[in-house]
Amino acid sequence: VNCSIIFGSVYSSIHGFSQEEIKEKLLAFPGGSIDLLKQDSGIAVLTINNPPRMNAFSGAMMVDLEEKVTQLENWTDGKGVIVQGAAQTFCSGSDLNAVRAMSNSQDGMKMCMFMQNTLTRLLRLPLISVALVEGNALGGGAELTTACDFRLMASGSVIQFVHKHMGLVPGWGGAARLVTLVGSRNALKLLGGAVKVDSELGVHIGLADGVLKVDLDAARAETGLQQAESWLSQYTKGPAPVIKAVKKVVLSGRELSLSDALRTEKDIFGSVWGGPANLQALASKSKHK
Ligand SMILES: CCCC(=O)SCCNC(=O)CCNC(=O)[C@H](O)C(C)(C)COP(=O)(O)OP(=O)(O)OC[C@H]1O[C@@H](n2cnc3c(N)ncnc32)[C@H](O)[C@@H]1OP(=O)(O)O
Repeated sequence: VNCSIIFGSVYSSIHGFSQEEIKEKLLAFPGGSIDLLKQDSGIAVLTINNPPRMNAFSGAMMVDLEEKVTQLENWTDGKGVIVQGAAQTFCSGSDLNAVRAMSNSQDGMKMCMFMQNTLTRLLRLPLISVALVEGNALGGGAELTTACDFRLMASGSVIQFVHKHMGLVPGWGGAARLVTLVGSRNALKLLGGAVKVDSELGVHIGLADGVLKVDLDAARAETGLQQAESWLSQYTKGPAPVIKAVKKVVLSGRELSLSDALRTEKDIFGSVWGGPANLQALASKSKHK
């Protein structure tokens, strides 16, 4: 399978980009963590964890995210991943303290290139990904939601591209991904108006794929994470190689020209044809009633 097309980063040394150089600069801004829990179900939970700053991304967290994405790329038994924020909120974007200290445009662009590489690799994981949005997803936090295959929003949650209010535009790849998700007219409205997207509007424009239920009976209530896990498990039932193949054919269809996508699809098909799941299904003469 031609993995280089569907797994690669955007920037490398041929673009004059040094991942190691920017990593060193980012590590000067500590605080928070990105926590990864890989579960036997094949669904991992990735938690953006910096509650004192509403889960804003410190530089160290940007580096941590890149390391966790590498671990997910290498997770043979994985099928899905849920991206959530700690303490009932999603993520308030980049840490404004780091933004102030790195305010020259060269450093800003290098930080963007680093985050674009990581978020592109997150979206290209051979896993089905869901952003679980509780509370606020602001600025870079809104951009992060677009680096997942799906978004589930709790009622009361907000996705807001606040960049315009900060004198900015998205730089972590959020604008490009938003256009593919909601179309250029809706994207222009969301960015130009810094619109607060609640769960209702999110579903209406196709940014959100579902709204999480709030059960007022606390004893019976499922947490947002439990609801997201059961929603995702509809799509991750079955053996990991087959689920990974499903994600890869969709990814190649999304990213490649038709001819390249067709060739890649043929290669991915070849990786499951005659495989254990295929042979077992043939042997059991399964009917699809
Ligand atoms: C290419 C990437 C571009 C970007 O991401 S630019 C950053 C965009 N994000 C923002 O501008 C978010 C600014 N923050 C806010 O609007 C509000 O803090 C927010 C998230 C709505 C929460 O409001 P409240 O519930 O009233 O809470 P609060 O304001 O008292 O915040 C609690 C503590 O969190 C801190 N915080 C929130 N967002 C932060 C951020 N992005 N960077 C650094 N610190 C941040 C905030 O300063 C406050 O800290 P402290 O308690 O005053 O020490």
